[in-house]
Amino acid sequence: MQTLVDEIRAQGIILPGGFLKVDGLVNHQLLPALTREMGQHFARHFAPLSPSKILTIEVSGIAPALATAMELGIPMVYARKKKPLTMKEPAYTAQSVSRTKGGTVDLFVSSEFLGAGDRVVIIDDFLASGGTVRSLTGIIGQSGATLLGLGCVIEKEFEGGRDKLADLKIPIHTLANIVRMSEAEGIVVEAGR
Ligand SMILES: O=P(O)(O)OC[C@H]1O[C@H](OP(=O)(O)OP(=O)(O)O)[C@H](O)[C@@H]1O
Ligand SMILES: O=c1[nH]c(=O)c2nc[nH]c2[nH]1
Repeated sequence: MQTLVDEIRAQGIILPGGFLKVDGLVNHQLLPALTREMGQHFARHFAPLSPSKILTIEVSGIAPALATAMELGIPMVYARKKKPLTMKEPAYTAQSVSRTKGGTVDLFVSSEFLGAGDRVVIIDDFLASGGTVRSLTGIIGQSGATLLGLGCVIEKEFEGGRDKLADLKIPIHTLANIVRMSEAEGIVVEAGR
């Protein structure tokens, strides 16, 4: 997605520890036209699989996931990182490591909104090590739903998440790919795959 690649080139900042700051378009401020285009790309890609539900994780996955769900006209469910008292039992749960905040978090999805009949596409903002997606597959497994595919806005190829998730045997689609980044070379970014 060329507009996303251009924005990453314009706004992306390399942080220590191999982190890319894109707070101006994905993780703090959101750009409506760009977010809508992300949803259109994912919807075009995954519509042939006839998903019944989009699944994501709070907080930064919500915007692209909702944009995709709006294009497809299907519900979007986000895993919560704290169980609210309104959440009906039983809830599906898994542990995940927060990459940007550190530490382990528990994820919760209510059995009210994910079940055996569901055909799920996961949408998230970053695909890095693949750990978060792996946690979401645990939740999908508990629900009995079927995982059809994965879409992530930005892939960090150098963290190897795509290869680590190969056993899932699902299509993985990303909109921009960070091949590598360093102070010397800057952000080497290309269209997703
Ligand atoms: O492939 P991984 O190595 O798991 O990294 C990707 C995950 O890391 C971030 O989550 P984080 O909890 O740090 O941030 P957020 O609260 O902004 O969603 C991002 O939103 C992805 O969910
Ligand atoms: O803002 C972010 N920048 C990153 O490099 C990253 N990797 C995983 N999750 C991330 N979030």
